[in-house]
Amino acid sequence: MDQLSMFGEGGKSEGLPQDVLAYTPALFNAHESSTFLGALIADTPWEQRVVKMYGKEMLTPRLTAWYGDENKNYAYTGNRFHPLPWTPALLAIKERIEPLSGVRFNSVLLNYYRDGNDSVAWHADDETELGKQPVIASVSFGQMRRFDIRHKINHDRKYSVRLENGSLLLMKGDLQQHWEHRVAKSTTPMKARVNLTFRIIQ
Ligand SMILES: O=C(O)CCC(=O)C(=O)O
Ligand SMILES: [Fe+2]
Repeated sequence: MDQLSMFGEGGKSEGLPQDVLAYTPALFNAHESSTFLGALIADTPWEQRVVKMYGKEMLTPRLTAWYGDENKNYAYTGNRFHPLPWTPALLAIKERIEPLSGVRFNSVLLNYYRDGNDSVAWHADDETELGKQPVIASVSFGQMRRFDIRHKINHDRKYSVRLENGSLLLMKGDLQQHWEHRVAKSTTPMKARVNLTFRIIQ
């Protein structure tokens, strides 16, 4: 499904209305995006976390880092994150997206997809500390990757958005309650991508 038909005009798109997703391509220009990509890859203390999935311990198939206000801890797939302090680069990105998001974020999860083998499995960001209808702002730098969305109960209701270099995807409303999302592995070669999901921890 292509980018535009998904956000079909006049509310035509069935299932995934504009009140749960808003996509802004090229919020950051090509120069800014490659500068942020390089700096974030180089300057972030990336970790590969161990998660428990179906009772088995596995390494997450990507690298992550957690930043935010000091008092905001976050539990995620059996891990407790103590956030690193905000950096000037992260604050600059946060200031650019807050006017479009209509909220103030207090934390950000960074994901580093080194190549097509890195991924994030189907999930919803529906942890209680994110609140009932969380606003999550997802910023992408580097390699364009496909972001798939499916209905939690009816898996045939499925959409994809291409998250391009420098883009912003706002997730809000009932999205986390009724839908889940992933970034699948790719068999075609993929270059590096860094994704930042800004969140509000209650
Ligand atoms: O990399 C992405 O676009 C999605 C990341 C994501 O879903 C998450 O961090 O919860
Ligand atoms: Fe997510």
